[in-house]
Amino acid sequence: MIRGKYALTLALPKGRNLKDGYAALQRAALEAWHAEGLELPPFGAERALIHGEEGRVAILELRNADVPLYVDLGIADAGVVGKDVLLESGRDVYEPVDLRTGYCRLSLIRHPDNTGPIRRVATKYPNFTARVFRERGLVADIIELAGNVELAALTGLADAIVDLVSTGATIRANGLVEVEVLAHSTTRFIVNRQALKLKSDLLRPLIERLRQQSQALAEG
Ligand SMILES: Nc1ncnc2c1ncn2[C@@H]1O[C@H](COP(=O)(O)OP(=O)(O)OP(=O)(O)O)[C@@H](O)[C@H]1O
Ligand SMILES: O=P(O)(O)OC[C@H]1O[C@H](OP(=O)(O)OP(=O)(O)O)[C@H](O)[C@@H]1O
Repeated sequence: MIRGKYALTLALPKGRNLKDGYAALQRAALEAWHAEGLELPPFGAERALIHGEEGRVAILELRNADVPLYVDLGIADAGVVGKDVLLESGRDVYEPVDLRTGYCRLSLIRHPDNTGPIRRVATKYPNFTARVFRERGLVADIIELAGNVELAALTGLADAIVDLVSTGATIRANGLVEVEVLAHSTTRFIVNRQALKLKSDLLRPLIERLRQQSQALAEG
């Protein structure tokens, strides 16, 4: 059990948001925690899922979808995750910094032959999709898939899908049409609301540095 073992516990997703997320945190931590003599723990390809030494900063390596939960329940004090995942999770966490990396969008996508009403929609984002449809007064069956969601539109499993688009290469390659952008997503730094108060000496300066870095990115 790790409760109370570390000065600060951070939740990081493995996969495509890891590299930029780790780099942003590492740079910010270097300045923010200089006086405390703390830094981000190094981590490589080893199989351990908790990185860091007792009394110092720890990183928990999580699947993307689990990051908001770990932060909301306070197992991690803060974390890095895509806005798309946050929207799906519905978790109430403090979201102080847009890191401006990992851009993608959640879009409604259809096969060009499908022009009628949407009766069935497939997605990896069922909560988000249900919310959007409800807000618009639309009624549709929502089917949750684990991946390769475009196949549902190609095979007729569903007459629309809600999925991530980044470059648009995948939908183009499959002859699909991005009908509407429903939400934009970038990587966010999220914080447990109680930890923000209890560990403000470490979290406030970190947030401040992350904001400065993000601003610098925005200015090009
Ligand atoms: N083109 C893209 N396709 C998928 N995700 C993208 C894309 N561009 C940015 N992202 C971001 O990366 C995240 C997905 O990362 P990744 O593909 O590593 O995880 P995953 O395989 O979906 O989930 P898990 O963590 O369970 O392995 C998304 O939640 C989103 O925030
Ligand atoms: O617009 P693009 O730049 O082509 O990116 C979008 C595609 O990338 C992601 O899939 P990924 O390869 O991560 O596989 P997944 O379906 O398992 O998430 C996403 O689900 C889209 O299929």
